[in-house]
Parts: sequence; C-alpha cells; structure tokens
Amino acid sequence: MSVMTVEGFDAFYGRSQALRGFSVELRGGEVLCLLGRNGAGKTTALKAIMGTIRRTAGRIVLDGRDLSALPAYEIPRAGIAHVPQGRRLFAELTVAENLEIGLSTRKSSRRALDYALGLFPVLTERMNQRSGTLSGGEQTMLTMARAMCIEPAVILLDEPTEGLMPSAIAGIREAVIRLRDNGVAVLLVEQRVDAVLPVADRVAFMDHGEIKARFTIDEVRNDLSLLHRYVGVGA
Ligand SMILES: Nc1ncnc2c1ncn2[C@@H]1O[C@H](COP(=O)(O)OP(=O)(O)OP(=O)(O)O)[C@@H](O)[C@H]1O
Repeated sequence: MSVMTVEGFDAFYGRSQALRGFSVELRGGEVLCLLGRNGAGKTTALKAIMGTIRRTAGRIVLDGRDLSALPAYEIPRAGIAHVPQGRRLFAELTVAENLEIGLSTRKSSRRALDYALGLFPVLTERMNQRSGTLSGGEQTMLTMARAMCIEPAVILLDEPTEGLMPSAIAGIREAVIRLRDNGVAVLLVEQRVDAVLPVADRVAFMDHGEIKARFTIDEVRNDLSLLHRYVGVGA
C-alpha cells in the first residue's frame, strides 16, 4: 500500500501565513478527513500538496520518493490526483470527452478508462451526454472519475458534497468508500460532518493554517462534542 507523508508545510499569502507546519501521513485504503471552519486553510493545504501554491518550508514523500522539488505539473504523474472545489467540467463536452481530457496524460488509456468507469459505473450509461446536463451528483462523480484516470495512489477531494442534495451525497459517499476499498489513499476536505462520519477513518481539525487535533473516527463517534469544540457545529 502507498504511503504519503507531508511534513512541516508553511505557506503564505503575502504576509499572512496560511499554513503552519502542516503535516499529515496517509496510507492506501484509508480516508483522512480534514475539518475546520471557513478560512482554516483546508483548501490551501491541498493546493500546497499539489504544488500549485508556493511552500516556504516542508517536504512531501510518496512511497519513498521525495516529491518536494517537483513542479506542479509533475505531481499528478507522480500519483496524486486533485479534485478542486466546484466542478470544473467542460459543460459543453460529453462525459466521454471530459474523460478523454483526464486520460491525455496516460499512455495506457484504455485500461485507465476502464478502471475509472468501474469506480463510477453510473457514468457508463451517460457517455454521450453533455456534462452540463448531468445532475450535480453525477457531475461530481465525473470530476472524480476524470481524476482517477491517472490511476493515482492518492486523491485529494475538496468538498465534493458541496451544494448536493442528500441523495446525491449518499452516492458520493459510496464512491469515496469504493476508492478506499480499491486501495486509494483519500484526503477529504468537508464542511458537512454528516458526510464525513460514515466514510472517514481518521479526522484532523485545522485552525489558522495548523492541525490542532487528530482523532480516529471512533474517538469522534464516542464524543461528538469534539466536533462542536473544533469546528463549531452542533453535535
Ligand atoms: N489567493 C489568496 N490570496 C490571499 N489570501 C488567500 C488566498 N486564498 C486563500 N486565502 C486566505 O487564506 C486562508 C485560508 O483559506 P482556505 O481557502 O485555504 O480555507 P478553507 O479552510 O479551505 O476555507 P473554506 O472552508 O471556506 O473553503 C483564508 O483566510 C483565506 O482568506
């Protein structure tokens, strides 16, 4: 199983420090959920892992390979996929065409496509539909499937359930579980604790760019007041 280690990331927006010693370790077949109030630095942490914002300190290692000095465009090829907040699909293009874009960095594209569609079978019936006409949940799954076309060891998901109806949230939850059961390491950013509890193995609470506390999901389930204390949500 893969292991990703992120150690001591610092990052700044101008003079304001957005990440302070951000560190996580994540294994294949595991879901780590990053929770925190608005502006805590969760999205910034994912961008720092992808190298799309500059880090001033820290290192990242995936399966013994130090990725710290790689340019951002090399990070997906090294095995880390990112599904950013909001669904960045090409609405006028079909499902198949959107997936082809995900495949363009791979040589063995047929196998990768079969793999991605196997994780999100609902898309196979909609290959020729314009992606802008998919439901919100289907669009999110397409974005996730596109990211999976590189057959990554790690996937970073930034609020995949944002704006979705409860029924669609259940579909995303199942998709996350399927990724995990396929041995993928999942780093999940969520606002909605109800979306997290059924899928997370561990949670980390962020505040002011820093991880303030880490718990196993059983510790959270046994003491829901932790959620209230760290993210200010009703428990
Ligand atoms: N491009 C930017 N320039 C300046 N400041 C930024 C920029 N992007 C984010 N910030 C600031 O950095 C802090 C962390 O933002 P970030 O988006 O990482 O938080 P978040 O935890 O993902 O929040 P949310 O849950 O609202 O998405 C916030 O104070 C935000 O205003």
